[in-house]
Amino acid sequence: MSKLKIAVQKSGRLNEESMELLNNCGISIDNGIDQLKAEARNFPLEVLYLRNGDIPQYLRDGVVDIAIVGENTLIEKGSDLPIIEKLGFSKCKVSIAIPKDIEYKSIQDLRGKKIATSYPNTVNQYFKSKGENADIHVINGSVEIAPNIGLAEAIVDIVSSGSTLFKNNLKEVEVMLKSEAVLTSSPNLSTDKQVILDKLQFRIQSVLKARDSKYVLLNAPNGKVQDIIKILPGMKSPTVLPLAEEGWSSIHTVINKDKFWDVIDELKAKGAQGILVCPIEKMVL
Ligand SMILES: Nc1ncnc2c1ncn2[C@@H]1O[C@H](COP(=O)(O)OP(=O)(O)OP(=O)(O)O)[C@@H](O)[C@H]1O
Ligand SMILES: O=P(O)(O)OC[C@H]1O[C@H](OP(=O)(O)OP(=O)(O)O)[C@H](O)[C@@H]1O
Ligand SMILES: [Mg+2]
Repeated sequence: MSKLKIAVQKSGRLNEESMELLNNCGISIDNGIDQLKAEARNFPLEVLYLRNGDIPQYLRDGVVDIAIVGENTLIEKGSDLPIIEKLGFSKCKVSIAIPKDIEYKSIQDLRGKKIATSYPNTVNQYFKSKGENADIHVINGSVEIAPNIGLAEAIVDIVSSGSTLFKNNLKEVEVMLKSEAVLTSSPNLSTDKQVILDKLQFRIQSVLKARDSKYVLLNAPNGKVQDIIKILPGMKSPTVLPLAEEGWSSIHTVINKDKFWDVIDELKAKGAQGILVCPIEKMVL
């Protein structure tokens, strides 16, 4: 039986959460230290540990079938490759930054200015879309140092917390794109491999849905149950069970984790008590 080959970043920002996602999908991988290739024990999957920046070319060449990469890397080097699933981790921006004390009104202020970046294609495309040309100086790391050593007047790089910009006396002036880790694939997958990918994607979706949801249990007087259900619609319909104490019910439901704090005061006002919020491991709709 054929195996699906997945590329995962060898080390860096994406590695840990990519491996954790596969683990949460119930896939066990024996990974010895410094091993570049590993087989899953209980799923037809082979993991290749590669440099993030090299992955788009490996996908095109058919050396690997699918991969977890930063969306920003796909935009820069693999715009021909599909995004199969957004994975919700390694969220960041790719932004233009300039020295803190330089005034900035619009992208036209960068005319004739040198821009240091590791993302030349993305920068060119962005400037073109604004009717401008960019004078790009490509460097592969420590981009934020460039203005301080006289190498460039602006930079384009990844921004997350903003602390690297701050430490280098830079300010973000334009967000070119927002990125997160994504699952992508080679353009030509055999039918056998597509079947395995469908199974893996189903598991990933179950993990991601569960990650975004919470299981909520609460108690309420029977007279308040209908009001509370209106606030907590749940997956299909909430479960309502009688409590041992007469006149009271227990309501069980699933809600989006970001919505919970918005409705908690409303629930309490409607008479909800003993509210429990629990994590969900997997969710199949
Ligand atoms: N500070 C950050 N916060 C959140 N996500 C980030 C951050 N820095 C990078 N990323 C995301 O993680 C990806 C990998 O970044 P990382 O710095 O680990 O590797 P790299 O140097 O781009 O790649 P390579 O594996 O080729 O050396 C980036 O493409 C981006 O999507
Ligand atoms: O806004 P922040 O939270 O400071 O994050 C942004 C920094 O993170 C990344 O670098 P990383 O730490 O991955 O080091 P690298 O340059 O060696 O890839 C990126 O290249 C930025 O420099
Ligand atoms: Mg980095």
